[in-house]
Amino acid sequence: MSSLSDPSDPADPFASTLDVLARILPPHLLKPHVAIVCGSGLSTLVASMRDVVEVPYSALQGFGKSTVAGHKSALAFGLVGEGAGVPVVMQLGRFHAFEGHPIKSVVYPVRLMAKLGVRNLIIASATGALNPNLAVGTIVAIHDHLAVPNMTGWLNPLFGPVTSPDHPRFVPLSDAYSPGLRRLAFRAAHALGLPDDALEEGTYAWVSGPTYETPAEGRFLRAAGADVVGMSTVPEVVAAREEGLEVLVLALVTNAVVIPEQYRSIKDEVKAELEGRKIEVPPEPVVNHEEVLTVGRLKAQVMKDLVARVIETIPRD
Ligand SMILES: O=P(O)(O)O[C@@H]1C[C@H](O)[C@@H](CO)O1
Ligand SMILES: Nc1nc2[nH]cnc2c(=O)[nH]1
Repeated sequence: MSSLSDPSDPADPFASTLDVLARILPPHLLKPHVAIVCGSGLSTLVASMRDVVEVPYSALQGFGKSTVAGHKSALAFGLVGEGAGVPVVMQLGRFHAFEGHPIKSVVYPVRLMAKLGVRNLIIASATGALNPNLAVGTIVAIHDHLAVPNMTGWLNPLFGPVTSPDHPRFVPLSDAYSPGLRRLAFRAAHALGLPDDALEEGTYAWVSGPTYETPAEGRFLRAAGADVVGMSTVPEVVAAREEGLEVLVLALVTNAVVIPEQYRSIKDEVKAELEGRKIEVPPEPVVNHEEVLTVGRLKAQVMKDLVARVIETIPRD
């Protein structure tokens, strides 16, 4: 690890964290092959690992505290699969810009994972469906994203000086979502005998949150080509691509974004009331974070199985 970073160099933001990990972790867990970022309600993915060592964020410089319900604040190192197993690191609890974390801190864990030697990153996120064909509980293998200026303030984590002489100034994103890893995901779904509609493909729209979408925003994002919407993922993908990692995003649909075909007309309702008529108004569904966490819990097993299978089938060189 000393070849990657120098703990005595105050200008190296990874040095002390790498040093702490080198002291805590047994050698067989120190160089993970795959990293997983666990989104809302998805920290239970840790159960797919054995020999687990959890390191709380409080022990690691560069890490804040996850403040969102359903997110823990620890890195978990362990092995996935039979035999010697595949060494994996899981981020149990991510950082979102809406929590007040600077965008550079949001992507710090992904950069640290790259410094640890990780080459493949799997991101599991909770999302709302914009595409009416995506039922709650569907997992979407993301193939593209939209980061909409003014909805996020476009908090690009790559703003500022290039983070390493080895990194490009201009990072292409047309190939951000690894076709090879997506292929493994669909093969894994088949091998596990999941129904055909359990895993679909789609485009992720990133919004800053913490507000959920207004109907007009939902309509706008859908018209722009997005299938699901969430408050995370894209900054991590952008930083991971700058670091040269292969990325797979599995977005769990935890709720439908309500995009009514027409607005309820209060004007018509009042007119009807005044005329002694009654208009039936169906209750308007409102999304909440509890619902998001519940679906995460319900789908924990299938997410775990899918992620474990993908990890086991990623080629190792
Ligand atoms: O961290 P992810 O993107 O999985 O969780 C989403 C974003 C918000 O934290 C939360 C909203 O319900 O879910
Ligand atoms: N922006 C956004 N993020 C989510 N995360 C889970 N569900 C949703 C949603 O409906 N909208």
